Amino acid sequence: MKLNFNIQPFNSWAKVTKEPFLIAGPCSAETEEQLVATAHLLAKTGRVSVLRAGIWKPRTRPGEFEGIGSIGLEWLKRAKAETGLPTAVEVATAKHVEEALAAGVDILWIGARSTANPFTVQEIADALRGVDVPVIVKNPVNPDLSLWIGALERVNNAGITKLAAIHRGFSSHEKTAFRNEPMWDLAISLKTHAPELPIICDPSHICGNRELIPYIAQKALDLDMQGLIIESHIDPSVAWTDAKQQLTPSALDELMGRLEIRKSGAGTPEVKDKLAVLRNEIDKIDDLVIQKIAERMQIAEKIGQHKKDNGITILQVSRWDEILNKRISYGKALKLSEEFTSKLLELIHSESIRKQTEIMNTDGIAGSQQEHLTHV
Ligand SMILES: O=C(O)C(=O)C[C@]1(C(=O)O)C=C[C@@H](O)C=C1
Repeated sequence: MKLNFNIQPFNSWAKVTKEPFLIAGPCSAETEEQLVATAHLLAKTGRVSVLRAGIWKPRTRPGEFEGIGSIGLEWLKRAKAETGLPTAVEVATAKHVEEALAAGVDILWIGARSTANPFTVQEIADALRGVDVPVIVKNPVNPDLSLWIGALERVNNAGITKLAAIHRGFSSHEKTAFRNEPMWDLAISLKTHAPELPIICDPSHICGNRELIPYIAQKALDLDMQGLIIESHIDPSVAWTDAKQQLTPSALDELMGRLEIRKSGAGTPEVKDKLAVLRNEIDKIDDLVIQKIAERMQIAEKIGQHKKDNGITILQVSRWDEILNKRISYGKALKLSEEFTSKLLELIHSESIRKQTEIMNTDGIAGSQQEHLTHV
């Protein structure tokens, strides 16, 4: 499914100071001194295209620091005037949009908690009608691609054509090294559905701690994302919010200097020829893989008919277990990870069961429901 966003090319509105496009600044604007001093140090690196700062902070529990509020917009104005850096803030209500625009903020972003709520997104989109400002939409907290796309569509339908997405990872009940699971597949899926929509990665919120940021930032660039948004504070040890994940401007400078920038279509004719030869090999192998899977399905259908004729159940747990174990160890011997082999086989097994269910239930009690089931 291709999505048709009506958008302007990223390069036409994102004034990129230096590749990769970088939005940086403190998680929260705390004091005028903190914000302005951080902005100066960031500007000095020559790597930052946009200065960010949280003005209104959505907090999980009441009583925590909920952002400095409107006064922070004045500090941002001063930081912009002194450094020349355009500014970006998060907006979560129509009032935030009004105030940010009145203060001359250059880019607005919609946070993950807001994206998860279509009413909130619609309220923000309505407030943006008739305004020419770039808007970046973070993924929702929950791993729901449709919700992310829906929020982008609401903003785009309101007439915002300078549009981008931010990949900031997804909440998960499992405890892992990350604050928010990257679940790259969702960002890749968004890119596949809407190749022209720029995606900016937010390593700070994915990682939750600064040690992992280089790894995530590099991976985002290697996945052809258009830029990064990274939190930077003049002294993270005393930051009022997200102290563990902020970098000093000089640490950010050093990180950006270490990142490898690769291009999706770069290279000399020889480089491109070699890529074409290897891709040709992949094409041939993919065709064979599909052919073999189709052959396997035909055999599964024969087994299905045999089971039907002899009153045997479709699911055969011990046989399935045997297949899984044997193939996983075979896969391991061929350097395929257990996770990959089991995911692939589970997909094949569920299709095989679906085909056998079709054969089994052409008549009988479930027969009348068959058509409905295959269409859900
Ligand atoms: O061996 C069978 O009984 C099959 O129907 C084949 C198959 C498979 O696709 O591998 C399908 C369903 C069973 O649960 C086990 C295995």
